[in-house]
This record gives sequence, structure tokens and C-alpha cells, in this order.
Amino acid sequence: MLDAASEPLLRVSNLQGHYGDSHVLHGMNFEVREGELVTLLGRNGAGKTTTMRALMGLLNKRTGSITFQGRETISLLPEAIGRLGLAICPEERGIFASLSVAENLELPPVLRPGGLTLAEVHDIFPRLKERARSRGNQLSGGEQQMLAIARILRTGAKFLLLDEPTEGLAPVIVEQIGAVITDLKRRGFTILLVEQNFHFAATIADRHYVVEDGTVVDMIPNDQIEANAGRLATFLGV
Ligand SMILES: Nc1ncnc2c1ncn2[C@@H]1O[C@H](COP(=O)(O)OP(=O)(O)OP(=O)(O)O)[C@@H](O)[C@H]1O
Repeated sequence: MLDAASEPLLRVSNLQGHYGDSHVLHGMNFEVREGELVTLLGRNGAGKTTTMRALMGLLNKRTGSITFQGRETISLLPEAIGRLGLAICPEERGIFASLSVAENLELPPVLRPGGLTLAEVHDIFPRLKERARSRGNQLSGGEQQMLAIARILRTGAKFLLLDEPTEGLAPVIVEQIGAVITDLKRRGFTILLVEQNFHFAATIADRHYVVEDGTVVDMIPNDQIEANAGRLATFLGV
């Protein structure tokens, strides 16, 4: 039986992943506990996005083990994984350019009970209420990112995979995204965040996994990140 006190919400063991003949995940091992905010840090091409895709069932060739709430999901289809309560906010955001903010928020399927109502979304993202009638392509990068995160909250997901939500955004907007992510954690969401910017990650996360060449090479608790800053900068090539 699942021991809630000791069993992590998500456990990834020896995860291997391929694109066709190209072997890109070489045995990823990590875990995330309920309510935690954990990052995957690593340079371009390390395998962070591919790991996220594997967790969502979106990578066709994957082996090893991914358990969620103690249940094996390695062979499940994306929709079944979504119904368990995982959702991904992809790097490219996927906003529909010709639809309004309000319409973009109506699109996600409700996969399980507990999806946020529009009022709840507007409470977290007041800017999206102000921009409700604006089309996707009229939004700033920061507003698009807010909308992309807001959309996955509509599905009922409780475990959020956020792929580089700060990419390409100005520092003041990065700070706002950080505040939103912290708010979501406070509301009880569990979050796996892909980041290249470990200075930003350190302001919000509990722990960090360092990914290199398709494997996890280190785990750093957040209170030790400054002490490891030099080594991390070398790892991340920053
Ligand atoms: N669709 C694809 N087909 C073939 N190879 C791919 C594909 N997508 C990614 N790769 C390769 O898989 C490896 C891991 O890429 P991945 O996108 O997971 O890295 P990442 O750590 O997320 O980096 P980034 O920050 O650039 O997204 C890279 O070598 C990349 O070139």
C-alpha cells in the first residue's frame, strides 16, 4: 500500500528516452514530493524538455519507471496522464493568436474535478481579466506566459510542469512570474520547473536537480545553492 508519508508524489527511475534512433535520456532519476517546487536545471540540450514530455506521455519511445501517486504511468497515453492530474505549460506557450484571452481560457478540457473557475483564475492573474477581450497576438510576452499558465489550471491539474516560463522576459516580468509561481505553491500545487536561470530558480524553489546529457548529476537543496553557485555556473555554461 502507498505510504503517503514516505512515498513521493512523483518518482522517476531510470527513465530512458529516444527521438527515433537518437537516445537522449540516459537514465533520469529524481522525485518530487507533494507541495514541493523542484527545478530541473541544465544547459541547452541537456534533456529537460524531453523529460517533461516523457512525464506527460508525449515522448513516443520511453522506458524505465514513472510513478505518480504510487501508480506506474510509463505506458499511459497523454490523456490518461492528464486525468491523473498532471499538466504541462510548454516552452512555446501555445496561445491561440486569433482567439481572445477569454476564449483561450475556455479551451482547455476539464480532465478532473477541481479545475479553477474563471473567477479564481482572475484572482491569481488580475491582468488577464483586464485583457479578457484582447487577442492572443496582442499580448506582451509576460501576459502570454501568464495566460499559458492560467490555462493549465483550468484542467484540474494539481501537478504543474512549467517549461522555462521566464525565457525571453524582462527582469521585472520574471519577478512577476516568480510571484505567481510562489502563489501557486502556496495554494497547494506541486511544481516541476525547467529553468536555465538558477538565480531566478533560487528565489522560489525548494530543491534543484542538475541535468547533464540526459541524466541527473546532482541534487542541490535551495539553501545550498549559493554555496554551489560557481560549480553550477560551470555546469550551466553561464
Ligand atoms: N524532436 C526532436 N527530434 C530529435 N532530437 C530532438 C528533438 N527534440 C530535442 N531533441 C534533442 O534531444 C536533446 C535534448 O533536448 P531537450 O529539448 O530535451 O533539451 P533541454 O534541456 O530542454 O534544452 P532546451 O533548453 O534547449 O530546450 C538535444 O540533443 C536535442 O537536440
